[in-house]
Amino acid sequence: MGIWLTLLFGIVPLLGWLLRWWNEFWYVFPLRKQCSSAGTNLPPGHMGIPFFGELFTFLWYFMVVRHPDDFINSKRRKYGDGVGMYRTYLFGSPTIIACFPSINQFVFNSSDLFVGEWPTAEPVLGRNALVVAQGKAHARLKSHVINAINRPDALRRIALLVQPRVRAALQSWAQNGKINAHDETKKLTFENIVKLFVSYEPGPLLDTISQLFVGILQGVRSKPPTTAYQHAVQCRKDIEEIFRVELEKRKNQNRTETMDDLMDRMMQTEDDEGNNLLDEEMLDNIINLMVAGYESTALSSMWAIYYLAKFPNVLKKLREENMAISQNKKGDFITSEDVSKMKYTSKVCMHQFYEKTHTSCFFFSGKDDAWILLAGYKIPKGWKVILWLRYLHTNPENFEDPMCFNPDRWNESPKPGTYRVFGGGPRICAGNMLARLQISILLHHLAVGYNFWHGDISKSLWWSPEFMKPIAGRLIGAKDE
Ligand code: HEM
Repeated sequence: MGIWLTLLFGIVPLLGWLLRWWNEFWYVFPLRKQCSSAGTNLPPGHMGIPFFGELFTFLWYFMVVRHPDDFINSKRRKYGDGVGMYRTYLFGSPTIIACFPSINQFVFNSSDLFVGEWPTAEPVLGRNALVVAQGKAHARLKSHVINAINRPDALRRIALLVQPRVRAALQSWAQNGKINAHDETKKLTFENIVKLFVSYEPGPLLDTISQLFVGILQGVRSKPPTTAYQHAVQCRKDIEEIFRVELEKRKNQNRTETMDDLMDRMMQTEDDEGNNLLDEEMLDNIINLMVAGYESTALSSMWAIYYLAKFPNVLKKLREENMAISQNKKGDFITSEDVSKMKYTSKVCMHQFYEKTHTSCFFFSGKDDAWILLAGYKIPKGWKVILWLRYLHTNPENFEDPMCFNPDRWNESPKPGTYRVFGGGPRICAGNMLARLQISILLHHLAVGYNFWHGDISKSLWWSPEFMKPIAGRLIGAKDE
C-alpha cells in the first residue's frame, strides 16, 4: 500500500513535472546565462514535452477544436499581446513563432541570418531551383527567372496563350452543369502551366506529366526515407528526362522556329554579365516554377469561383467592369494591358491570394544568433522561425472583419507589412505577376459569360479531411439566365 501511495503522490507527479519541463531544461536553461550576459531574453513561451513539444496542443486547436487562431490566442493571453513572438518546440525543432509585421520583415530581409526551409526540396526540385539556391547564386537565378516570366512582353504573350483554354474550360463546366471546382481549377491550371512552359497540348504526354507532378507534390514536403519522398525523387527524374529531351530538341532546331514559351525564354535570358542559364539550371527552375505555380494558382482560382458564387453582388460589380472592357474587344481576347486597368478585378484577386495564404506560414532556420532589437529578444542559432501569416491576415487590428469576403476592403492599402501573400525580401514570389494575370483572366471570362446557381455550395472548414470537396457550383451561360 505504502509503495502505491508513494508512486501515486510522489513519483507520478514528479514524472509529470519532469515531462512538462524537460524541453525547457534541455533547450532553454543552457541559453539563460548567455542571454543574461548579453542583456537579452528568449521570447516567452513553453517548449512542451520531450520529442513532441507542443505538437499535441497544436493538433488540438487545428484538428479537434478547429479554431487554429486559438493556438496563438492562448499564447497571447498567457504571455502578453505586445510580445509578437513566442518560443515553442514544434515539428522536431525548438522554434520561434513570429507574429508581428516588423518581426516578419526582419526575418524576410535578413538572408544572412535566416535560411528559408524546404527541408527535402533539393533532391526533388534540384540544387539550382530558386527555392533551394542561396546567396549570390539565388540572386542570379532569380534575375533570370524574373526576366523570363515577369517582363511585360512575356505577360502579354501569356495573356493570349491561356485564354483559349480558360474559355473552353468554362464552356465545358457550363455544359456539365455541376462541377467540382477544386478538381476543375487544378486541371485547367495544370494544362495552362504546361502550355506556358513547354507548349504541350492535352494528350498522353500531358497525362504522364500530370501524374509525375502529383508524385512530386505529394512528396516535396515529406522526409526521407518515406515512400512519398522516394516516389517524388523518382517522379522528378522522369520529368527531368522528358524536359531534357525537349530542351535538346530545341537546341538542335533552327532558331527561327521558336515556340516563344517560357522554356524558350529561359534559353534566351541573359544575366547582367551576358551569361545564359546552364541546362541544369533551366531544368531545375522549370520544374520549380511549375511546382510553385500550380497548386497556388489553382487554389486561388477555386476560391474565386467559390466566392463569386456566394456573393452575387460582387459578381455583378465584377461583371460591370469586365463588360466595359469586353465591349471594346469585339470578341478578341483581353490583353495584359487590359488586365492592368481592371481595378475591381484586381481587388477580387487580392482577396483570393489572401484567402489562400490563411493556411500558410513560412519556415526559416537561424544560421546564427539573431537579436530582434525591436522587442529585445534573441533567436538562437539553429532554432526554426515560423512566420505565422495567419496572425497577420486574420487579425482585426489589421483587417476589419478579416474573415469576410469584401473586395472593397482593398480600396485602401493594407497597413505596411500586413499583406504578405507573396512573402517578402529576396525570397518574394517570383510568379506573382503571372498568378495575378491568370486569375484575372479566369475572373474576366467567368464574369462576362456566366452566372452561378449557387444553392448547393457549402464551405467546408479548410482543415477538414474533406478539404474543398463540397465546393461545387453550377455554371450556366449568362444568356441562359
Ligand atoms: C496564388 C498564387 C501564388 C501565391 C499565393 C504564391 C505565394 C508565394 C510565396 C508566399 C512565396 C514565398 C515562399 C517563401 O518565402 O518560402 C513564393 C515563392 C515563390 N513562388 Fe509563388 N505564389 C503564387 C504563384 C506562383 C506562380 C504562378 C509561380 C511561377 C510560375 C510562383 C513561383 C514562385 C517561386 C519560384 C518562388 C520562390 C522564390 C525564391 O525563393 O526566390 N509562384 N510564392
